[in-house]
Amino acid sequence: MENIVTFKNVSFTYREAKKPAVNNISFSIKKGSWTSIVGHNGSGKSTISRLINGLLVPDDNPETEIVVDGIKLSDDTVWDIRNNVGIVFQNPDNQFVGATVADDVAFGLENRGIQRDKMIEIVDTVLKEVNMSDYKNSEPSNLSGGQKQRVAIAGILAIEPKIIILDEATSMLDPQGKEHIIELVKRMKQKNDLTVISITHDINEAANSDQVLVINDGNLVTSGSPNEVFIQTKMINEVGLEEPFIFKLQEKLKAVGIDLPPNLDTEEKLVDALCRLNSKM
Ligand SMILES: Nc1ncnc2c1ncn2[C@@H]1O[C@H](COP(=O)(O)OP(=O)(O)OP(=O)(O)O)[C@@H](O)[C@H]1O
Repeated sequence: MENIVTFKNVSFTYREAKKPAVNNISFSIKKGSWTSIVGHNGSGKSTISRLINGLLVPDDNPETEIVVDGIKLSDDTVWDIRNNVGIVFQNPDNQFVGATVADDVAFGLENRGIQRDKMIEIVDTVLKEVNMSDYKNSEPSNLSGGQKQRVAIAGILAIEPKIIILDEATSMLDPQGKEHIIELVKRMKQKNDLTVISITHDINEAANSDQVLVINDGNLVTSGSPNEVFIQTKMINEVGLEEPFIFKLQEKLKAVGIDLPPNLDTEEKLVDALCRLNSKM
């Protein structure tokens, strides 16, 4: 599978900061995959997301390269890159501009000069996709947190980006609201061939993605599949994170002599392996 995001030797230092918030990191993200960026508060995750969509420009260095969907970041291409990357932020209240849900979803389309008839068609389609058609004429401020995030996602789907970044987008939601958003994004990922990047403190959510990038103090500590990353329990704890529940449970079972097969990286696989073990006893 081809890469849709490539970072080579990327650093970023905020003005007047004593050290870089992102320190010489390199990684790549495959087209159509789900990547989680995890790390403690202030480790540089949001800065990376803003570098991916060109909101921030990396420190000057001839070795640095950012390529998004085949476009190399430069002054001339930054808008092309921004058009390909949609971000859903943590606080849904800060991202509404329209008086009604429909106006809000239409905003990005208006900016792109889409004709009115086409715009109405797209707004109807994306609101249906996120299951918010019934709220088309509601005021966004009257919606629940989860509904607000679904409208924010509809606004992004409307402009058909190649990449969607969820920057702590589920952190203010209750477990059910969180699950609904994750299920929605998974569905959208498959249907629209989207690449998903989620910045999250929820390590159990990260365990479901295809790739995990662990960031600590602006450095990329490790990357790989959840299995490859979360098996490194010492490192995960050293950077102030906890391994996901399914990995912690496997570690504890191993410690008491219960041997399970490798690569049990989902709840379903773990439950299945435990049932098999139980039937052998
Ligand atoms: N606008 C800014 N100006 C100066 N420093 C900033 C700015 N935004 C972030 N920083 C600093 O850059 C570092 C990385 O911040 P960043 O927001 O990328 O971390 P994060 O991992 O997303 O944190 P969190 O999980 O708390 O959202 C932190 O030390 C932060 O204080």
